[in-house]
Amino acid sequence: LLQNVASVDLVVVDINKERTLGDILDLQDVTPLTGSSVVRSGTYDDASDADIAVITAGVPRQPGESRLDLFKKNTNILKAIVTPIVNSGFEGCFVISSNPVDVLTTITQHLSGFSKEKVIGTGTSLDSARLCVELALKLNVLVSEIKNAYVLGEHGDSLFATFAEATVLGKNLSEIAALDKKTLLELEESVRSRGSRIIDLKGATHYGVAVCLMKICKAILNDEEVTLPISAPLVGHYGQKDIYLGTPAIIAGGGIKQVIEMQLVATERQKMALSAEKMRAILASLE
Ligand SMILES: NC(=O)C1=CN([C@@H]2O[C@H](COP(=O)(O)OP(=O)(O)OC[C@H]3O[C@@H](n4cnc5c(N)ncnc54)[C@H](O)[C@@H]3O)[C@@H](O)[C@H]2O)C=CC1
Ligand SMILES: CC(=O)C(=O)O
Repeated sequence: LLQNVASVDLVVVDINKERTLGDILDLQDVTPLTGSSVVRSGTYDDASDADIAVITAGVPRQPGESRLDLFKKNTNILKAIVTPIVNSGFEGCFVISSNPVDVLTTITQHLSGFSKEKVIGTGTSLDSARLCVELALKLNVLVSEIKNAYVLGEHGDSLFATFAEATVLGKNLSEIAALDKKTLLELEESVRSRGSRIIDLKGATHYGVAVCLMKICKAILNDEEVTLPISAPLVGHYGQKDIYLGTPAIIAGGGIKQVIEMQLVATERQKMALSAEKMRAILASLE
């Protein structure tokens, strides 16, 4: 964000005070090189006049711990963050990347009572970027030549890719012989496992999600009206409601300006329904 928005007032809040101080010193070093931003430590009260509250806090899964235990822990962390931010008088947008991101985005909207447009999850933005990388590597083209390749549904195991509107060098993917059905399924599987592969190799994923968060925040701060794949509120889209899931949406100054429902074939709609069922089951288990 410091690199892409010339002047931001960035307040870092974390329960780990030493790490916060380290992050602030490290981030302050960026500011003279990129604009006139200010980076400082603060409290949730600083959200009172903020445009955006970005939530990235969370704990990773411990050995022997179930996913459900992790959901519960991260939900408790979320409560400890969202409630004081709302109490500060904050009227901006929440942007969430903590996992499981679709569930935590849904819970943030419930906890905050904010309108759905003002609560956004990173959703399948990272997975969609990963799909473009996988396609570009497979076809040996520049990644910038891949357009409209989207991953939808859960940011997690039930994600799925949709290729109907995807193009490479201006050609629809269905016209490219190298991309038969089996290959496309392999690419989708590669996207699905990419986060775990990175975590196995270096412990966590950093850069991709950071840029996804930057793009969402920049679109809000600059009122850009840009289409991004995010975790968006489904209110009848794909036949689903009361849940956030990955789909493209137009992001502007007030948050989500429009959720875009892509044309899906029956099997893809079923996959979206499966993601939604999974999210609902997790939400129900937390009650
Ligand atoms: N949606 C996505 O595409 C991605 C999501 N993630 C998720 O982001 C979350 C964080 O991951 P990392 O940054 O790698 O972990 P990390 O351990 O490096 O950072 C998490 C931070 O949260 C802080 N924290 C914990 N409890 C807190 C509380 N109650 N209040 C304030 N701060 C608190 C910790 O002190 C720590 O500094 C995880 O849930 C991870 O799965 C990570 C990468 C991609
Ligand atoms: C950690 C995570 O959610 C990812 O990199 O996909």
